[in-house]
Amino acid sequence: ERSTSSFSYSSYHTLEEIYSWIDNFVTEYSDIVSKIRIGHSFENRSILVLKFSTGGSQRRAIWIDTGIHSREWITHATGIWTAKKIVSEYGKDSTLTNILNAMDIFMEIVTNPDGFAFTHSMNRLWRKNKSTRPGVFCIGVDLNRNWKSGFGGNGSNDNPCSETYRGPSPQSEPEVAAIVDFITAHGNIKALISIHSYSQMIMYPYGHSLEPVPNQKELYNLAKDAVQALYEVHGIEYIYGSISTTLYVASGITVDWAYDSGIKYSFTFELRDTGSYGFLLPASQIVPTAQETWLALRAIMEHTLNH
Ligand SMILES: CS(=N)(=N)C[C@@H](Cc1ccccc1)C(=O)O
Ligand SMILES: [Zn+2]
Repeated sequence: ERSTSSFSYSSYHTLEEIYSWIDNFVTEYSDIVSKIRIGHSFENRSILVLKFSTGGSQRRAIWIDTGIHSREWITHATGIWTAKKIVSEYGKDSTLTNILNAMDIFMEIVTNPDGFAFTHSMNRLWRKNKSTRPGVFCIGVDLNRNWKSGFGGNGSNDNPCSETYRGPSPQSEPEVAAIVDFITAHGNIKALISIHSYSQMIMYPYGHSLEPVPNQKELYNLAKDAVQALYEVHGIEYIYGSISTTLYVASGITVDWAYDSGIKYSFTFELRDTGSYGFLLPASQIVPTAQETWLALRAIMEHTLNH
């Protein structure tokens, strides 16, 4: 199917279906979207990023990733819907149009392709990547514990059989190294949003420490505005605050690395729900979840544009 019009945005999809959708999507919207291969996974799958751009070069940009934990299927589905929303709203929604006339958006939908394939083939609740090492019996590193900032601290585990196994060293995992290399080389990323599920939270650094970040008040107020914008769509209530004070201490996480790399607007989302279905959120909630999440994303992107 050449066009994306036959693709169901209200269903969950396999890795192959998503990669095929990406190809159709960038073909259909080639004036505004392109596909970048930033690296490959442990099992040699391509790591793909969508670039939304209306021109310029090295513009300030926003990074969004979904699916770093493979079982969090609502996040990939939300990413896909959001990609379509961006191209649909450009030229219509004045806020989004202003954002894209000044900034680029990078979106990595399948941040953990090996783990995602495994959730379809063998284990729906797989979280980590699929890396293996000689003499190590258990498989996989928690990609949200493998980042340099705070690496090895509390809220990560050095046991390879743990679900929060940090890996042997920072950025040891190709899926993390690819993002670090891309964002570092780009050098003009101003906001990063790393999307997880579930718990219904919008949080900001730090995870590895209880210390507030320098612009904590600004992030608190922006998170508050984003949560309110989200609530107004379907009445879903999120909580917000810094990761370590709102959820728990976690070390080696994406947003702490981003923040310490100079990305002062770094956020992590935990999408629906609060545990009724958890990771097994029904497909009927994909579109409602994506619709409300869009308002929160747009609020953060608009703030980044204006500051
Ligand atoms: C249920 S879960 N695995 N998405 C919870 C997720 C919380 C978190 C997100 C971002 C940064 C730090 C911590 C994690 O432990 O990685
Ligand atoms: Zn997660």
